[in-house]
Amino acid sequence: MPDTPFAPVILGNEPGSFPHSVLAERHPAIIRQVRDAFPYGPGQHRALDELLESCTEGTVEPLPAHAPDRDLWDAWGLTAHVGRSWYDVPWLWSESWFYRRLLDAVGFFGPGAWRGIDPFRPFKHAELDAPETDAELAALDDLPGLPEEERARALLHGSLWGNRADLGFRLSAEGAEDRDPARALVADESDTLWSLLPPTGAGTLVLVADNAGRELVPDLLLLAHLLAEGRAARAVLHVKPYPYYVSDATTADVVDALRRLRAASGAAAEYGRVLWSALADGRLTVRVHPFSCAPLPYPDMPDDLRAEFAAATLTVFKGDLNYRRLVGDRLWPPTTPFAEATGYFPGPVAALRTLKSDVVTGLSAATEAALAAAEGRRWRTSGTHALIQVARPVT
Ligand SMILES: O=P(O)(O)OC[C@H]1O[C@](O)(CO)[C@@H](O)[C@@H]1O
Repeated sequence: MPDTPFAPVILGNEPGSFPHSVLAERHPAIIRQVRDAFPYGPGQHRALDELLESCTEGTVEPLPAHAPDRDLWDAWGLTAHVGRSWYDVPWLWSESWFYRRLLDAVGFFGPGAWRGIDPFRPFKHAELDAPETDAELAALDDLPGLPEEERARALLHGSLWGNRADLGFRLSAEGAEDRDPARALVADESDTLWSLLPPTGAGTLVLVADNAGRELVPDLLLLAHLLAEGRAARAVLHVKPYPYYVSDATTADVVDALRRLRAASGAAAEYGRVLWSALADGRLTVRVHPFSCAPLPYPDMPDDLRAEFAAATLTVFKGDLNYRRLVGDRLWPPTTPFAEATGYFPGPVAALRTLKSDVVTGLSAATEAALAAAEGRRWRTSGTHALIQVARPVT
């Protein structure tokens, strides 16, 4: 990471700012939604009440002594943050902490009957079962007649714009889904991306996934294409070890998405078969790593993960949160080169992301000026703009 006095770490303590609204409004809304969606018992309701109070007015508290990941969280900064307001610690940290505490409140990590029950499962299922998903799968039937480059481009864009399908985002950005998005790419380095994945590819593509459902399905379709067309010999799909940021994909969500594809007809089912057999013969692997739910940026990643990324032909980070973690959750001047912000990364890296937070790098001065003139700051958080950025380590 370069020295960054000009790029302060984002906190949530400025009323009126986007991060503040997430802590003050979105988190309470998520607690309400989860509470309404499950027939929880009194203990869970009490714990949710306590969480609501803690996250809006309280301070960060230690994890109970028996928590299996207490050491991990201490290493991730918990000890240093205990006693501080949720608003005054790095926003990235507070958000992760919220999901960790929410899972505690509903008994996800406990020994009881609710252990392992994903509190976001009904929302994820509703999305996977939605008619929009049917329409997106049916549209795949138009692809087989097209040249490979066009199919590849369509699937890349499907995966990119699939990142708009973020349930946490929709819970509070009422109507965001209905607005006609400008659909503008503020940076498009897809030529470099394709140059790293030639049709003779013998390497491994790592995709660090973001949301389940209508984002994960197109991510899987892209992987199926890259494997079937020989642009990657192997692929590794990183998903979250536990439910996170409402809609982030876990292994269970991968299974649901694959079953959805397999149960579809036409081209969708064929993609499902490609993926199913790639999993069976080991060309496609699903990975969960604890650091995927860490409240820290990727420069702090552990050595085993660094080695894995270093060995990949290309690592693709999906979505807004992963972007924040990849470049650092800081108010970068938007013209800071993406390659500079990711200079620590041990291999070629790409970001596919719709813009849903203030963090951005790699824009030209002209692009930034045009966006600011047209939209003020809204373009940074509205989810109506996207980017494809790529960086390679300097050899
Ligand atoms: O699903 P994505 O694209 O990672 O987006 C999740 C997003 O939710 C927010 O954290 C707010 O909760 C965004 O700012 C953010 O990064």
